[in-house]
Amino acid sequence: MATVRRAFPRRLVGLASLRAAGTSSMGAFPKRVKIVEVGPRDGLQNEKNIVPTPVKIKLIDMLSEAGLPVIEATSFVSPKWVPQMADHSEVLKGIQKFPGVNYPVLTPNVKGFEEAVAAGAKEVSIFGAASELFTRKNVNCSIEESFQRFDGVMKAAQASSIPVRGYVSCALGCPYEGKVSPAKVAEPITTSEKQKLKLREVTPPKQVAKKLYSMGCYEISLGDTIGVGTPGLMKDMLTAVLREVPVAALAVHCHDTYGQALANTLVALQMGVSVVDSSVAGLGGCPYAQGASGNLATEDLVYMLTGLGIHTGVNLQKLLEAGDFICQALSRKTSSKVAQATCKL
Ligand SMILES: CC(C)(COP(=O)([O-])OP(=O)([O-])OC[C@H]1O[C@@H](n2cnc3c(N)ncnc32)[C@H](O)[C@@H]1OP(=O)([O-])[O-])[C@@H](O)C(=O)NCCC(=O)NCCSC(=O)C[C@@](C)(O)CC(=O)[O-]
Repeated sequence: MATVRRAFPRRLVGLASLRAAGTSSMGAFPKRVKIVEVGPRDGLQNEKNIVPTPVKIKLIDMLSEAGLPVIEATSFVSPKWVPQMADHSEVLKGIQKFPGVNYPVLTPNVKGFEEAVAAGAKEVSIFGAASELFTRKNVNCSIEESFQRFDGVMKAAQASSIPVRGYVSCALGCPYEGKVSPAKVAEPITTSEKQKLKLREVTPPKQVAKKLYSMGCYEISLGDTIGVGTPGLMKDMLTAVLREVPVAALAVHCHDTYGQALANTLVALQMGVSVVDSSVAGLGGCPYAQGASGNLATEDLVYMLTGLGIHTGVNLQKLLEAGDFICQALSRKTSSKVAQATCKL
């Protein structure tokens, strides 16, 4: 049965006007936040049933229509590893390119980069991790080898003037190594840790987040891949990373497994971060992080930011419609609380 959605209640959008009274003691928030919508990639990559290409294209077009400034469209990874993203070129070629909207794609290596550029990519992302074991499961190599691959991507991107974004997965916890210390996100794995883990490869010479930044990534997205972080952990991790990377170059990417994604994001905003990754309808999960649930729902993020008087440029009503569309296509209930609250049964 089709979801019936009433117009988004104006009294709720109007909460933004209470900002001055309601947030005066909450610290300084950024005036605007750039939302990086990762639903079409992170949201769909873990779906068991292959989502038809036209559905992916329509979803991205609806998200563009909703005013999202950045929409991660797909990933140029191995179709043997992630079959759901095998139609990457068709998706990238098929979407309407809205003026002013960026459509970055994931590229783990030069092969992926070249295919992405051939399909029209104007921005790419490389994805590293603070966890050695996760890196091996995710991209089949050590952290150090992953950086050698990134180096190739970076050189090719720089030669073509293509901006590169960097991810640090497992910033607050790892499905294989468990707790990740705040320092490890910013610093390399130590020799004793390596010995404990019986790892053969040499530790990357520089710190993970700093290294991506110093290689030339214009933005570093810190991922709570399995959604185990809490606001205190987020604060500690960001404090460590901020010693290495300027706040203007940081983004946060929270999964909501333990219901902490919005709270963790709020802490990041209070610490000056103004770029947030999220996924429409709260879709998401990494194929190499079993048990992790979806990302922070974009609808919930937009609702919170609106309430704080923070500009996003996103039309919540249109975003809700995009969420309805993809949930119906997947025969899935939305994970967005805002979508649930505004849905007429
Ligand atoms: C990275 C590889 C490709 C290495 O995979 P590999 O097997 O180690 O690669 P290889 O270089 O040894 O090549 C083996 C075969 O793969 C092919 N190949 C090699 N590269 C490509 C490519 N780019 N596209 C297509 N094919 C490729 C290559 O041509 C060859 O083909 P064959 O000769 O056997 O027919 C593989 O491990 C892979 O695709 N992994 C998928 C990783 C992934 O997509 N993970 C999910 C995204 S990360 C994430 O979700 C976290 C994030 C970003 O959201 C943030 C967060 O939440 O924390």
